[in-house]
Amino acid sequence: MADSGPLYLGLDLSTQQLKVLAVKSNLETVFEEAVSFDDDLPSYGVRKGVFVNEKDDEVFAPVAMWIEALDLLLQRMKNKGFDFSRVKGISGAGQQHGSVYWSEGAESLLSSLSTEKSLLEQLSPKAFSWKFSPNWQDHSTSEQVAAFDDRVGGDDLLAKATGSGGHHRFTGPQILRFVQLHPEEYAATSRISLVSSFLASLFLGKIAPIDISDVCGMNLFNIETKTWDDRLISLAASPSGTDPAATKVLYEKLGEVEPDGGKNLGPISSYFVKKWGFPTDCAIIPSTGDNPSTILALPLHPQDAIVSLGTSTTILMSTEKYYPSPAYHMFNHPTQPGLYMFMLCYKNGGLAREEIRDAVNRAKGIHDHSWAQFNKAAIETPVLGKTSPNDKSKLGFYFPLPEIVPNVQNPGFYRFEVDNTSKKIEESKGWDVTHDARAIVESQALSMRIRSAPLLDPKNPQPRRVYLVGGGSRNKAIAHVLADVLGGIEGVYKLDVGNACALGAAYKALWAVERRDSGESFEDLIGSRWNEEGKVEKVMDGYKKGTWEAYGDVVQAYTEAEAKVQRGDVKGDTSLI
Ligand SMILES: Nc1ncnc2c1ncn2[C@@H]1O[C@H](COP(=O)(O)OP(=O)(O)O)[C@@H](O)[C@H]1O
Ligand SMILES: O=C(CO)[C@@H](O)[C@H](O)COP(=O)(O)O
Repeated sequence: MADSGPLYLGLDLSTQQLKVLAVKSNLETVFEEAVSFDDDLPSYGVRKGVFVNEKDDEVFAPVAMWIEALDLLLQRMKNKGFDFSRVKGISGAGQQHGSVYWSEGAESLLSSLSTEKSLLEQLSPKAFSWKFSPNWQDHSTSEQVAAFDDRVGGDDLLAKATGSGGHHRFTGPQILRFVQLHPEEYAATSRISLVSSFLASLFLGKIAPIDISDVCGMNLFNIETKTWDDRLISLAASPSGTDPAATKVLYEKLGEVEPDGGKNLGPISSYFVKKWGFPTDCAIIPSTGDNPSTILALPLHPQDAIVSLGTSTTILMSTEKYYPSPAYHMFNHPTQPGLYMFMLCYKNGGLAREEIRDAVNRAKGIHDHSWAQFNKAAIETPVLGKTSPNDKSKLGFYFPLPEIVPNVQNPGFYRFEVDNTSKKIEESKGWDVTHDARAIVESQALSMRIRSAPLLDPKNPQPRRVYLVGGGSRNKAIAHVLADVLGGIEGVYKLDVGNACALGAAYKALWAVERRDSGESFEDLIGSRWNEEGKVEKVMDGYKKGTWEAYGDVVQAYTEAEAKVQRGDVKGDTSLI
């Protein structure tokens, strides 16, 4: 008998692609499809999903491209025979922090779409007051970030209130810059969505509320009081920060935040029913950020960490402790009130590793983008590049782009050596580029280890398990070095679930529709159906006696070297060779 049970869709609108994945009630993934912005929609001319205006440190993406990607994705699903009539719930994951500016006519356009035409033809450009969305790699808001930190008395107090210190990519500073640079377009804006709530709005046929977890990526929502922070909303609304009328307008543009991550926001818009054959009772569930969605791809235990090796590199943990600091981010958990998500996000993640990969290849006379030489170098280089116990330790910092963690404005490559006994650091006179393959992963992992330490049990200062996800998770050499630095009581695992953010979104839709009552938690429902066989592969032992401790020995030196880079005391190299 043909399969006829319900299906749940999870979409991921990330930097470079729009992906979809469908799961059954038993959590089995039965369908996956994707649209790549660069390859499938070349007419927009984006590179790696974005436009870059180097002069003003701006990075942004065209909203029309995302809408066309959804048209194309649904067409591809239909071409492959996907049965839309079985879909009972849809949720999504969006790249975080990006904002979409809807025009006055947007809601009426969304609610009266004709099946004769595509979404793109009907929504773009009319539904938007601004045709671009600032991207998380944007670095243009230094002035606004300073104003946000000052507004509440410093970045530590901003972190206490909103879960993060002021950050260039966070939506509040981005909105303030938009108000300053584009006052007419801002005045013509009826509503502001995050990328996640923009995606939900398309399916819902009206503007969807902002999600309780993704809202924490704005520097506008007070996690302690669980409401918009009036001091910050009034700042984002007008440069003076003291205009009550402007503040009221911004509240209206932002709308309410939906506290329940599993809320049924309403049925899918009739456009999708008539055009693609979705059932009329298909529920639209709040979409969240791609990172909060990733922690929903499995029932995550306390002390577990997920390392996402995508375009950006992130480390994520679920925690009961609200322990904010400007050194990292805390978000509300996407499904469980009272839990939080800890996150570090590195802009120079995958892209920086690719630069080193290409430099190592060039040094070997290889002119392609294969990983073999990088991997060989990462594995064969000893811990901290020390060939003998008395050798100096090698520490590198690789920021081809301005970095978020630590906040470094000037791109560059920085190499240091640490004396074994005195622990004194000095700038290196240079080393063979093959050392950089191991050094970049060591450096990224040391940063994660140092900054996640306050979240871990002081008696067990290693994660229980480290789960790897994202494009780089297929790379065993990277897993090897991460395992050496981070340890992991049970080891390092690859989460082999296709796209983890899309999967987390699909599980969220499933939980929202099938939870017995609003009391059944996500962890209970997904945990009771979860079978890790075929989904989780152990790729490395974690803790290696002696190795983990060797990295502990350079923590102080690493912290000092990083501070030198951040303060601009040292001048980085512009190239690796
Ligand atoms: N074999 C590999 N080794 C290391 N990194 C890889 C490998 N394959 C892909 N990647 C990395 O994965 C990144 C894309 O990850 P992905 O999770 O698909 O993207 P996104 O973050 O846009 O969702 C690329 O930037 C690339 O650096
Ligand atoms: O800025 C952040 C998190 O704060 C990024 O993680 C974005 O959310 C986009 O990630 P990818 O598209 O690379 O997955």
